[in-house]
Amino acid sequence: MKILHTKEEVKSALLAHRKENNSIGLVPTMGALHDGHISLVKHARSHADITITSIFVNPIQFNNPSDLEHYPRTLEKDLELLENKGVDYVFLPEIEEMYQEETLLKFDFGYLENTLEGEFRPSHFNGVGIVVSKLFHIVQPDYAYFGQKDLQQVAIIKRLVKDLSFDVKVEVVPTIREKDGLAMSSRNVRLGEEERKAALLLFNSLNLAKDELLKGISWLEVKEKVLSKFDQEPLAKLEYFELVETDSLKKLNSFNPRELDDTKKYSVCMASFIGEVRLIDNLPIY
Ligand SMILES: Nc1ncnc2c1ncn2[C@@H]1O[C@H](COP(=O)(O)OP(=O)(O)OP(=O)(O)O)[C@@H](O)[C@H]1O
Ligand SMILES: CC(C)(CO)[C@@H](O)C(=O)[O-]
Ligand code: BAL
Repeated sequence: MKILHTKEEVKSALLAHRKENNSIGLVPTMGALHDGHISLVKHARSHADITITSIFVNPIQFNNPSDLEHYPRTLEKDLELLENKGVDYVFLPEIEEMYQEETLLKFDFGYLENTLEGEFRPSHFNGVGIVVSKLFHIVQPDYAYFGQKDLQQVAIIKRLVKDLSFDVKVEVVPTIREKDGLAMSSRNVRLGEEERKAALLLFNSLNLAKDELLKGISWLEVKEKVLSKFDQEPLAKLEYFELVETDSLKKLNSFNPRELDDTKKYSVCMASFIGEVRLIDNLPIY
């Protein structure tokens, strides 16, 4: 496994592979790797000839300076893990490599970004859009792998690829969970013992919603039940709990399991603080 620090190094390392018509799979990450990231790496390794993982904590996608300051960083362990999993290259740029000066670019993803996460993390998806575009330009991957856990990010990146005609196929990988159902996330290491228990409320709420919606119980009734469970958990502060059409992210007020449209998928998605740690999760309903 080779570590690359600059875009010139990436270009020259990948040139030989391109000449041999090897396909290139990119796994963008912010490090502090866990089995969710490794699942993306495994998908990349099974589809693409060459796998490159980027590790870059992108400052411009953090709307909260304390979140950026406390974002877990475990570089040595990450590199060992990636080496063991057969990754070919790691792109590890410094901030100055990605942002020679403050970028003047502003992405506006319209209705895709003004909802859900966008309501609580202003300018977050602008930062994601800019850094992912830069990574696509630098690496020019044939495939790029993203987790379903970041459902809105997936919708935005698919649209970015269309709108800017990137020649890359976006592959979406299912959410990997801990044994008890908590979605794996780099930020989970920041949870204390009691918070870790309280964090299960996210997955339990999504499961409850899925079960009850499929039984025909109304969305409003389901949502009320979940909101009241959150009210009873002092460690949790729910930001949103919404039923959406998965690709368009359109919020729905009702769901009828007897009148489903086969061309559409539906998900329940949510964000909640547990103590100081903000977690997101979602579950496909149908
Ligand atoms: N549990 C998971 N299962 C599958 N993919 C995941 C999981 N967690 C993160 N990913 C994906 O890994 C990629 C890198 O994510 P990132 O480095 O932000 O990790 P993270 O665990 O989501 O961190 P955090 O949520 O704390 O920001 C993203 O495409 C993300 O969707
Ligand atoms: C895609 C990404 C690596 C861009 O910084 C980040 O948003 C993430 O880890 O999901
Ligand atoms: N996985 C999304 C990256 C972020 O929370 O900033």
